[in-house]
Amino acid sequence: MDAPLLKERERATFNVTELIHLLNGSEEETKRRKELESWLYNNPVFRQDDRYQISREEVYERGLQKTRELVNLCRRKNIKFDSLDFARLNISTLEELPFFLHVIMFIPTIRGQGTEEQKRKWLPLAEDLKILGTYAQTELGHGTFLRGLETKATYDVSSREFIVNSPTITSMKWWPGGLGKTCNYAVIAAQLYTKGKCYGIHMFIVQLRSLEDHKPLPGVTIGDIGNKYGFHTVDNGFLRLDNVRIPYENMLMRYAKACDYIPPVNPKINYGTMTSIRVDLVKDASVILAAASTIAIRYSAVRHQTEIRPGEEPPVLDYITQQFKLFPQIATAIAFHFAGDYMHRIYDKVQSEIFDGHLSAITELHGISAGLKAFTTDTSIAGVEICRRACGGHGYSNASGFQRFYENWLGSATYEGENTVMYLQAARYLFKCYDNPKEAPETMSYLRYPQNKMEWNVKSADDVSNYATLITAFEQRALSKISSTAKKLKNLTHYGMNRNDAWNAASVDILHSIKAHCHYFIVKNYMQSLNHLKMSSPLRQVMTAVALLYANYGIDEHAGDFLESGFMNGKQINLVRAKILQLLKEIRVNAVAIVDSFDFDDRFLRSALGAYDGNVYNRLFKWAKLSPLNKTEVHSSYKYLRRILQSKL
Ligand SMILES: CCCCC/C=C\C/C=C\C/C=C\C=C\C(=O)SCCNC(=O)CCNC(=O)[C@H](O)C(C)(C)COP(=O)(O)OP(=O)(O)OC[C@H]1O[C@@H](n2cnc3c(N)ncnc32)[C@H](O)[C@@H]1OP(=O)(O)O
Ligand SMILES: Cc1cc2nc3c(=O)[nH]c(=O)nc-3n(C[C@H](O)[C@H](O)[C@H](O)COP(=O)(O)OP(=O)(O)OC[C@H]3O[C@@H](n4cnc5c(N)ncnc54)[C@H](O)[C@@H]3O)c2cc1C
Repeated sequence: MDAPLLKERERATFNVTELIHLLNGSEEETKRRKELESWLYNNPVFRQDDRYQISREEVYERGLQKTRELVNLCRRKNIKFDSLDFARLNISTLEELPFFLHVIMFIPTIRGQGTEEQKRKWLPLAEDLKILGTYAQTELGHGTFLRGLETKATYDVSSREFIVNSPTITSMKWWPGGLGKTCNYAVIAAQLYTKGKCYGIHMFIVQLRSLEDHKPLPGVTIGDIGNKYGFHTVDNGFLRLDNVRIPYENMLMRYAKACDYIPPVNPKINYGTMTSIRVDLVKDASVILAAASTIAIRYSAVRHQTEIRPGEEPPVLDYITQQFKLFPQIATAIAFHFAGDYMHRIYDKVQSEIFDGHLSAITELHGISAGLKAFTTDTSIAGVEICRRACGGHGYSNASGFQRFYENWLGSATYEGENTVMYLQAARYLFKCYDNPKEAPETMSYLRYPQNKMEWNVKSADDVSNYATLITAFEQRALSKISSTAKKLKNLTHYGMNRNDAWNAASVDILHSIKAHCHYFIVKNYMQSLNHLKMSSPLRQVMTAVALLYANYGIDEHAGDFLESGFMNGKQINLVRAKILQLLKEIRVNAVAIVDSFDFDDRFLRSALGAYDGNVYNRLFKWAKLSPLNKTEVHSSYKYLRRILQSKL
């Protein structure tokens, strides 16, 4: 164990194990998680040490080998794909496996939108992996605008079949995970046509490849879309269908019927699978940022560089600027942990209502999940980059561990709903509630009360240590943004602009409003979650400091908003900044212990910089020696080098 990390751990003022159990939910949950991880990490198939020395094809093949191992493990341990245990195993691999979409979207779409009869037929096949499916919605020409999708499913009454067709090149399905080479089925989003009329997007189960030899079926043109930023293990694919016929029974008809068309009670119920993933992504944002913070904090405690006082080369974690970069990332990871818990609670509640036939809450769920998905993924992507940059040159090495998860996570600003679009969808719901405050859900209850101008009676740094005053500050900031934007929208329509054009004209202000609302929700949920949790006073002291840092840092980061709202003045902003410096100092002694409480196994982080023992330099050198270029002392390409050296300029 590197001496600096040992010393850091000895200085901690709270019990790390207590925080590990608190973040896991309980001691039993911690034990179960570690047991599941051990099953994976002790299996050499899940190795990744040579991850950046193998080709895309080898990466994909490894992905299938891991999938086989994971599936065999689940079968041996009787772990179901829709269980929390599987979700834990899946995130522990920290990379998307080729059959990933089968589990997170293909099966859930059938489960959520299939009739009882269709579920009886398809779910056993899918859960036993007799068939492997993906969720094929996005097309070359459209990903966001679902009503603009071009794939057609035309009902042929005479044969009781649907004819599924890609009429144009832009209608080719493009991006679905596992589509290129892995899956032999897909749930296809297509415009339903029956008796010459279009009834909008519905979901259809289509077989793509033979179950005997995996060859594409007649009318199916299919393949991998090529290399991407990340998701290298996943064969995101393209698919063109040339009048492929499927049985009538292959349209998922829990909520709509094709023959003598019966529409769903709420057409957006077809969008339900996307909502479920957006909900998961809020918690994933916490995991990713916690992992990045762990690497950066441990490395910053070990890395000694330059001098504060002559002759003393301190750990870079002693630099206030380094603390100002990294401690807010720890705080944000914990804030998003509690936001993820909230999202899952709301989702489970709405799901049970939907299964009882009450669809009214799906609009609220969409409004909340779309906003938090956008806010937490945007923030965590930026936070990972702050952590990486805080590690200097070695942060730029693949040995740092950052790239492996960052390259997948970058996509979270786009997949499952491009973030700007998601913000605007959430804003659509927010402004509806602003106009009808009585219909506002609990998360927007502050819209119900008259907007009275408030002054922040903060006179000293201690006043910015109060959860209630901080929550009020974020509430007033959001209200100020929302009410001024609502006024702008009203003026635009008052002077003759139609609602849609007015919405577009005001969309930058709308974006600021929904972001301010999401930020307010995260702060309020974070502080209320801590208030409801039982913990020892030493731990509460640490958790309070971290939560106060999250809120005060947020005020400093968006000081203009708080000043513009009239709720705060320049002097109070300076009090907030003084509070931040005081909190950085208070958190410094526990920084390593807090990231230890995220409890990441070294084999999850796979980082020479973030390993638990802090033995950074030996790991970096060991990793470098793995480089293929070092297989020989003189590389075989020397012949070219020699000519360069011998050539005359
Ligand atoms: C730790 C490591 C983790 C690594 C990563 C982990 C996981 C990775 C996960 C995913 C990656 C892998 C796969 C990715 C898969 C995909 O990306 S699948 C495709 C995703 N695509 C989208 O999200 C498309 C986005 N577009 C839309 O959802 C719709 O087009 C949009 C909502 C933007 C507009 O729909 P439209 O039909 O045009 O509606 P309108 O704008 O006319 O009206 C909106 C009304 O509809 C309500 N509504 C919209 N969506 C929903 C919904 N999902 N649920 C309920 N209600 C919805 C909305 O509230 C409006 O209602 P009102 O009319 O206002 O009452
Ligand atoms: C790694 C990865 C995996 C994926 N896996 C799948 C999958 O398994 N299945 C699947 O079906 N899809 C998948 N997708 C596709 C993904 O869902 C879409 O890319 C995503 O929905 C965004 O749609 P788009 O690409 O059409 O972006 P666009 O909507 O074309 O975005 C381009 C720009 O237009 C802006 N824009 C678009 N509409 C509006 C609007 N109304 N108002 C303001 N601005 C707007 C956006 O903000 C953005 O800046 C995946 C994508 C990635 C990156």
